[in-house]
Amino acid sequence: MTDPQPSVLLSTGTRMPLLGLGTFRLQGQEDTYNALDAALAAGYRAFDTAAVYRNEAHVGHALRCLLPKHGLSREDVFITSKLGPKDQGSKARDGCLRSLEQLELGYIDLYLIHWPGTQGLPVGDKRNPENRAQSWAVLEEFYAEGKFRAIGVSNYTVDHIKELLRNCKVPPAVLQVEFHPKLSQKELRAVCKETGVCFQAYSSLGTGLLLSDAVVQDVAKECGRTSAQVLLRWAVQQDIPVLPKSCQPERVKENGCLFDFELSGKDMERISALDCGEKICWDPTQVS
Ligand SMILES: NC(=O)C1=CN([C@@H]2O[C@H](COP(=O)(O)OP(=O)(O)OC[C@H]3O[C@@H](n4cnc5c(N)ncnc54)[C@H](OP(=O)(O)O)[C@@H]3O)[C@@H](O)[C@H]2O)C=CC1
Ligand SMILES: O=C1CO[C@H](CO)[C@@H](O)[C@@H]1O
Repeated sequence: MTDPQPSVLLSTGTRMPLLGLGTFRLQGQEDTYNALDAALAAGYRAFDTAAVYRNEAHVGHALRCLLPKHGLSREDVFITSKLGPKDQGSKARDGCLRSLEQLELGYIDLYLIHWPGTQGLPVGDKRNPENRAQSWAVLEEFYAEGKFRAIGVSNYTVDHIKELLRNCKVPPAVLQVEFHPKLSQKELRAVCKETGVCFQAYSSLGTGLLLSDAVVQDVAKECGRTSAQVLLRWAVQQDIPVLPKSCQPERVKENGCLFDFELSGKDMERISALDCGEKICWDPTQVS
């Protein structure tokens, strides 16, 4: 695999790029193709989709067309997808097979349990832990068969991670959660560090809402960058992989220019001081 961009080493021994394109709300073959085309041209080598985004087929199709155009092969890109809550438990095998079929890329680099709940079950229902364990056992099988090159979880709390680590054969390689200056996730990051799980950020731009934050804008002005670049740089400078989403090719390009500048220690601290524990995207622990 050519490695044109910085990456992190996963517990599986494979590497995951620090920069990936988020695809939630990227809809339609044409928009998906154009966003991925701009991303590959800008050096992105990772793409994050999910069964619930209903765009796995579009992402897979776009990549099959675009990889030759950019002189790349399958091994040059890192594809993440996720098991939806309706397939949690007894339907996990079907869900995993469906993602592989929709993407049609041979294998998936990283497959995550999207969130801890099961569709149709109340959050506190006793069947939830059983379903999570059943899903994980299926992910382990696909991992053993090489269909998934790494497996992990998303939106898990510290307790969910501990529950999984107590019972798994293969430990999770990645935890993907909301992370940005207003939500530092200190406890989760400490658990990930202790247990060798790679902590990955989503909604690094605060779904767009942090772009107008006064401190972020001030730092951006000082270093001649955009707010989006400052927010993303703040994360990757801590070795935390990011997944900015944009359906606008110019913004995709802008968000990809992260590795040719550095934030000073003082600016990193000013941005980190924005932490107030605020979830901007959603609260996945309250959703079945
Ligand atoms: N595991 C999970 O549960 C979750 C995973 N994710 C993943 O993380 C990805 C990113 O998170 P997401 O919540 O989408 O939010 P982001 O924080 O990436 O923000 C995306 C929003 O910011 C806008 N935007 C992007 N770049 C710029 C820019 N340079 N200037 C101005 N506006 C910009 C986009 O609009 P526009 O498209 O119009 O440019 C969009 O509205 C998702 O797409 C998904 O892949 C996200 C949420 C939950
Ligand atoms: O991954 C996701 C993106 O964010 C959404 C919330 O806004 C989630 O519903 C979804 O699972």
